[in-house]
Amino acid sequence: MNKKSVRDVEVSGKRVFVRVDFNVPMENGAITDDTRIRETLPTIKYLIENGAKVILASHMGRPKGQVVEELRLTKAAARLSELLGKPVMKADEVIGAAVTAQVEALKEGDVLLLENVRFNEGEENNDPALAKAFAELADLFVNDAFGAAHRAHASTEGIAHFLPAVSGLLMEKELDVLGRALLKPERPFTAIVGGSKVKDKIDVINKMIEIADNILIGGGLSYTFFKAQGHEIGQSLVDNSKLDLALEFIEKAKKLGKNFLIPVDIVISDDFSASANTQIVNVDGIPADWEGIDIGPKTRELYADVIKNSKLVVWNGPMGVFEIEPFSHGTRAVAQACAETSGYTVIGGGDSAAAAEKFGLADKMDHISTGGGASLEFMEGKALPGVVALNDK
Ligand SMILES: Nc1ncnc2c1ncn2[C@@H]1O[C@H](COP(=O)(O)OP(=O)(O)O)[C@@H](O)[C@H]1O
Ligand SMILES: O=C(OP(=O)(O)O)[C@H](O)COP(=O)(O)O
Repeated sequence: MNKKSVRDVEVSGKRVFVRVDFNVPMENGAITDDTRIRETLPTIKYLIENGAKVILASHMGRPKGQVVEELRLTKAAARLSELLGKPVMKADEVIGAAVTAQVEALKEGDVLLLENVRFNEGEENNDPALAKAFAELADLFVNDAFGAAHRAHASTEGIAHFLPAVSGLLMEKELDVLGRALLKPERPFTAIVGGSKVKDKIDVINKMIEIADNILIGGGLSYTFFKAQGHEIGQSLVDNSKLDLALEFIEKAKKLGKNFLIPVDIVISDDFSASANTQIVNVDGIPADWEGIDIGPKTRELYADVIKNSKLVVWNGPMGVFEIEPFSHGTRAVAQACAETSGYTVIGGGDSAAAAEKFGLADKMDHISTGGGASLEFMEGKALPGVVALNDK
């Protein structure tokens, strides 16, 4: 990476403002997955061990400039404290006199977490006044929030204009792994794109047709391709504004000699529930009042074969509604093939990572990215503002 990292600068005795992404899933006030907190431990421990005064900042959810009690970072501070085995102080405000006093009281090796930065409307507006106020708390800015690197906000981008700015160790690892995978991919390189957000995935499919050898389409995206080819798709998910584009992609892949696969059979259901009636049909067999919910057994086998014969696999988006057991087999088969392949496997996207975790296969993957939107934008080849703003080596 051509950006400086925290290892390239002196941190001892310095006040270091570290942007992390502690936007963790919560249910009934409890953290349900602390991966994003655990992944920042190398940077935080490095700073503690090297005598820095650590000021952490993160967003949670989308409070839109208002204080939302359920989105306070109190639970995240407590979890971090457990993981570090030392106290983590917590500010109840984003910025202001009380925060400044808490920062002034920090000793070397102390850790303070600021309140949810999105409680201040200057955060998402990238208000230079807020960025400057953050910068005045510190001597150095470290960005370890890969998950928010595609956002140009006051604590991810703005602050870098007022302080020396370097990447944290998680940021460095994400950019290194994703960059190596995509810039000089080992071949055969297989990209698997599924999930439900057709609009969000269109650019990544386009890019993958250019750089991958095999492109496997699954999940809710499939039906836009089926409809474009003239099939009845019943009640299945579709983006009617992308039908022409879907045909263009199939054509483009053919022209470039790429193996572009859409499902050959699917699981359909008459309801969006575990007790629904299901059938396995070919792509031309969806009745008008049923919907496609998972890839079928022939597709599972076909996709698993391609994955097992790949040197690099990049997977974004589940193959079906894996949250409901009867519709989880396609996603499970893909996760299992990723676990078994000797190729290097990279998973981006919150739901695919959650699926791998659910099937107990997460530790068999080579890299699970902490960024969903960020890893997609990176894969599309877009510049990430939170990275661009960092100092060059
Ligand atoms: N055939 C389908 N119909 C409707 N929803 C689907 C289908 N296949 C997958 N999904 C849903 O897609 C969601 C994940 O999509 P997405 O957010 O695009 O993935 P990711 O978070 O991995 O990027 C899951 O909640 C899953 O239930
Ligand atoms: O969870 C996040 O995004 P992701 O679900 O795309 O990984 C990041 O914390 C960014 O959050 P945002 O999409 O509200 O800016």
